[in-house]
Amino acid sequence: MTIYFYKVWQPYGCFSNFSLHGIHIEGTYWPTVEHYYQAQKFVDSADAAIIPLIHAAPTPEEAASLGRCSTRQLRRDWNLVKTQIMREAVLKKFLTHADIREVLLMTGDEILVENSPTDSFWGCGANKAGLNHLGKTLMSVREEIRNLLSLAVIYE
Ligand SMILES: Nc1nc(O)c(N)c(N[C@@H]2O[C@H](COP(=O)(O)O)[C@@H](O)[C@H]2O)n1
Repeated sequence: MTIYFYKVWQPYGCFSNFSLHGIHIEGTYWPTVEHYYQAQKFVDSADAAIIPLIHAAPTPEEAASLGRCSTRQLRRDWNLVKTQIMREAVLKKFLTHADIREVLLMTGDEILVENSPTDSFWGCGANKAGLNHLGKTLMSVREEIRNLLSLAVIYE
């Protein structure tokens, strides 16, 4: 059975990057994965001054809106690094928060799909045929956490 998720108030909403699960990365606390992800778009770019504003955005929706402003200049390597940046943040989220880690592990080997009608890169898009990179990231993180847990049992 494929598990679809999207908005935080819907089933499996904790898989959304907008869920209120903070992460510490390189000494900085970010209120959501979305805040971190949107800010990373501008690292070392001419518009890096937007980063503290994204960091301080009161909601992930506002962080996304700041990061999606089409007149700002993204870092040059963004398309090359964005999936790795997302994976690092999503892994940190599920290593940090035990309650949602259990939800992720309980999905077993089910396919996870971000059911975004507007995003066919991170989600499946309106026609359900999109790349689903967020779902793939979550499945890869799920596998990594399983491996980490099995190693912990071996070395206990
Ligand atoms: N608009 C919107 N609302 C939500 O609740 C979402 N979960 C998403 N998807 C997330 O948007 C991010 C991609 O943003 P960019 O298009 O690269 O600016 C990514 O975190 C998706 O999972 N969108």
